[in-house]
This record gives sequence, C-alpha cells and structure tokens, in this order.
Amino acid sequence: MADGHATPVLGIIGGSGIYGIDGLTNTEWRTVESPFGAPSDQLLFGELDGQTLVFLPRHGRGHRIPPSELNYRANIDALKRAGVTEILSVSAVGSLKEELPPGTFVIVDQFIDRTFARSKSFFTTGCVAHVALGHPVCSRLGDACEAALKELAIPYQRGGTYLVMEGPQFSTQAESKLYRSWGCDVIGMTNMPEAKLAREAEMCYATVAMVTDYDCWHPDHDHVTVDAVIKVLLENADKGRALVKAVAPKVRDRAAPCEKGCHTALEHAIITAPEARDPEVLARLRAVAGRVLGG
Ligand SMILES: CSC[C@H]1O[C@H](OP(=O)(O)O)[C@H](O)[C@@H]1O
Ligand SMILES: Nc1ncnc2[nH]cnc12
Repeated sequence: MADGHATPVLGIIGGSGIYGIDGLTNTEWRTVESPFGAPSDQLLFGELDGQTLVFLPRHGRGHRIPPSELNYRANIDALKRAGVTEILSVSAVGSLKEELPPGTFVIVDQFIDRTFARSKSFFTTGCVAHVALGHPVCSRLGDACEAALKELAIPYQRGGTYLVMEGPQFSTQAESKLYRSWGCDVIGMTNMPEAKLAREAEMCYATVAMVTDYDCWHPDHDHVTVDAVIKVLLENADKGRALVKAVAPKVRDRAAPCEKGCHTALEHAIITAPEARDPEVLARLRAVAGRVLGG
C-alpha cells in the first residue's frame, strides 16, 4: 500500500514488571527473526475482543536484559514484520516533579535523550535518512490513551518530558537536580532510541509512563530502589492492564493511515542517491523502509 497500512494493529511494549498481557485469547508466542539481530523475546500474538494484538516484553520474560543491552532495532523491526502499525510503550519512570507522585500516569510528549551506548538508527552508510522528530510521539495514539485513562478514572498528566538516561545505575542527586532544572517531568532508561526507531519505521509510538518513585532529589522520600519500583508497579498492575484493554478498541475503530504523518515519516527523509545505495543495507531495511525504497 502506498500511503500506510490497511489494518491498524496495536503492539504493546511492556516495560519493567510487565511480562505478559491478561485477557488475550488465541495466544501464541512466536519467534520473529530480524536482520538486526535477536529481539528481546518472542512476540506474543493474541486477540482482545476479536482484535489482533502483539506484545513484546521489553526486557524479555524474567527481565533478563538491561536497558543498554536491549536490541532496540531488532525489537522495532520485529514488531513491524509482525504487522504492528501503532506501538504503545508502557514504562516505569521516576518522578522529577512534586506534583507527580508514585501511581500517576504520564502520557509523555517529549524526550531528552542522554543515552550514548546504543544503536539509534536503522539507516547507515549506504542509505542515509533524517526523519523529523520535533513531535517524537503520536498525538493520535496519545488521544486514545487519554480517552482510556479518563474512562478508567486513572489520574494522569497529558504531556511531559521524559529524560532518558543510559543507566543501569540510577542517577546521582546532582544529575537528578540538573534534569529538574531543565524542566523534565520523569526519568527512565528505555524510551530512546525506541521512539526514534519507531518513527524511522513509520509506526505510531506513544508512551504511557507510570511513576514509581521520586528518584533521589526529594528531601522527604527515600532514594529509588528496584524493590520500591516493583512494589508500586504491582500495586498499579490492574490499571496498566485495564489501560491496554481500553486503548485497543480505540485503535481498531479508525482510519488506518495516521493523519499526524507517522506512517509516512520516510517520505522526504532519505538523502542517499539511488545509484549510491548499498544493496545489502537496502535488504536489511526491507521491513522498516520497503514502502519508500521499493522491494
Ligand atoms: C526496574 S527500575 C529501572 C528500569 O525500569 C524502567 O524500565 P521500562 O522503561 O522498561 O519500564 C527504566 O527505564 C529502567 O529500565
Ligand atoms: N528513578 C528512576 N530512574 C530511572 N529509571 C527509572 N525507572 C523507574 N524509576 C526510575
């Protein structure tokens, strides 16, 4: 299809504490191979009220893989190969604002990417592309998340800047205070380069971040620990599950190509002259960029 995808398919990338999805029928874990290497895990295909849904546990079942070692390219490429058109990322984050206590959901709309040890693009020597990233998430999918959170009466903030740190150690207090001075709302370790790669692969991407802690800047709260993060995640697990269930039909019931341009992000992005393109690189790009590269 020239202008997008015929059938909207929702993909969920589950973050810390989310290693499966409840309420799916006809489920099957399937291996999806990618020329970019191994994804974090098999993909779980299933149906929710008759609608296909694809789930990937970001860190693998059992949480085997740390943020810096995730194969972000393979994960996004595999979801694209699975037919996913819209990715909802559900992530645990620390709060950098007093008014965002643990348990709050944030529909993130901006990122500051401080990661430095990750492959951040599908494109490389032999085929160069520069996609727009001024609006790094899909506001249409964000609207669906907001409507779902409203229906469920879950406290949320629409919009917020997510500082992406390399990790795996949590921040120093000086770093945490610096990010607060930049006006960031939440902090985590995974949503970049995920969002950049989803844009390159012409997929909608939105993040619903669940606040689990006050990081280490707050004078009245203990510094973040994994135990504290998991405790809050478990306390709020029902809300996360309900969110996915409520978002899914909103994605199904609308025209497929995203009017925000997510599904056509590569239209004016590739700069390498056709005769200078490397066939091996093009072969690797078949799933993510085949729409514009041909083949
Ligand atoms: C378990 S606390 C740190 C860990 O949790 C977040 O992961 P995700 O975004 O996959 O929920 C954070 O980014 C760190 O990777
Ligand atoms: N405070 C924090 N810093 C980085 N990643 C997190 N994930 C959850 N809480 C976090």
